Amino acid sequence: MAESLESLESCLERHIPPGELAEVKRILYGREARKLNLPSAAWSAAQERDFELLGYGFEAAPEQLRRPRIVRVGLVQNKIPLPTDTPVAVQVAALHRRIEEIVEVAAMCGVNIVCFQEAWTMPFAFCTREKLPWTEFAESAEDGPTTKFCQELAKKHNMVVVSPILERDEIHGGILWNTAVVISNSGAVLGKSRKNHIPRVGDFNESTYYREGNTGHPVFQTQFGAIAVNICYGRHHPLNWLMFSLNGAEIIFNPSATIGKLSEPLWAIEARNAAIANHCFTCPINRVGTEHYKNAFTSGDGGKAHHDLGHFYGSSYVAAPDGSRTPGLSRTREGLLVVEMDLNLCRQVSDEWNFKMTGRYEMYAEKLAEATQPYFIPNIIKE
Ligand SMILES: NC(=O)NCCC(=O)O
Repeated sequence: MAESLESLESCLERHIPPGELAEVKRILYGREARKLNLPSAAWSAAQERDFELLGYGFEAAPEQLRRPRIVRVGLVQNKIPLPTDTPVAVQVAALHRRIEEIVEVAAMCGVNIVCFQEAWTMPFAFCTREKLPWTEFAESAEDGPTTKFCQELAKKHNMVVVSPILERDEIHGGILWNTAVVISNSGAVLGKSRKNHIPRVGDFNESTYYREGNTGHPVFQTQFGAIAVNICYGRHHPLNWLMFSLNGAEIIFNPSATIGKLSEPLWAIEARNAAIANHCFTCPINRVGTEHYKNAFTSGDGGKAHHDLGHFYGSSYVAAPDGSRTPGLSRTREGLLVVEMDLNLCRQVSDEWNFKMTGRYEMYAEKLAEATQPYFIPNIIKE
């Protein structure tokens, strides 16, 4: 079933009686996102280039004092185009070419901010625990070849580019980080955000390569809105989302790499819950396909050594602050999801539900400060 089910949505459309489908979707997905009218040239280019293209829009109510703040985001999910034992430079070049042709279509669709998947310039090879050749994919966040490539894309298409890469930090002994580089639509590198939470689950052996990030929870003020990047495993940490939100993020991207048997039932919940809890838009992105490695590796669970990590199930989507969400991209195909959003919706939902006002942050802060001390005593009341 892992790779044969195209998407949950296509399955629902096939099997739910037409009379009940709209109500089922409302209960599952909230207010229906409007389908975007994308240019026909974009549809045909996506078809020719063999990737799925979906477009949706979220509206906000008209206000008297603020104009609508409309922004279009593009979420890109892709496979690795070449086998993992192809020379490193050839793999990177092929990924650059593939992303370039998808971003061209994003530009045709009027996308203002595009975000790629986690560690997009490489196979997600951390499962192997091998150093070479995988560490050779690491690049400088400030002026590595991928950042330069993204700067060109940003300038050419007047688009903010969020580029999650494996970073080599030359000024600190050449160590590695899992980093999202944020490039302004002017082409300037606005800054970077490092992955705060490193998984210790299944074959996600990332702590062999890099440590928990040290950049905190930066928010990048772009021409199109205030954005932040919560990389993959940070998705499971509600406080990580909260910190980006406290810093003012209106859109939080969540570039990821995760597999069906581990996290698929969590996928639709976590980022969507974060959008609700923090009155912002969230954009989880996952790669697609199964990546094979020459040398077998074990999972440390007594099971047989194997050559792949499992099926990356794609399913990238956008969740809105009112709890509604778009359908997901395919579980098996590459794709571009274009979503138009009015950022005024963040404050409108905040004014209605008041989570920022009703949250007892000083109480949590006090208790958290206590709970992280070595001699903390939990407050348990017993008979
Ligand atoms: N890339 C990454 O952190 N994956 C961990 C698995 C998950 O968070 O679903």
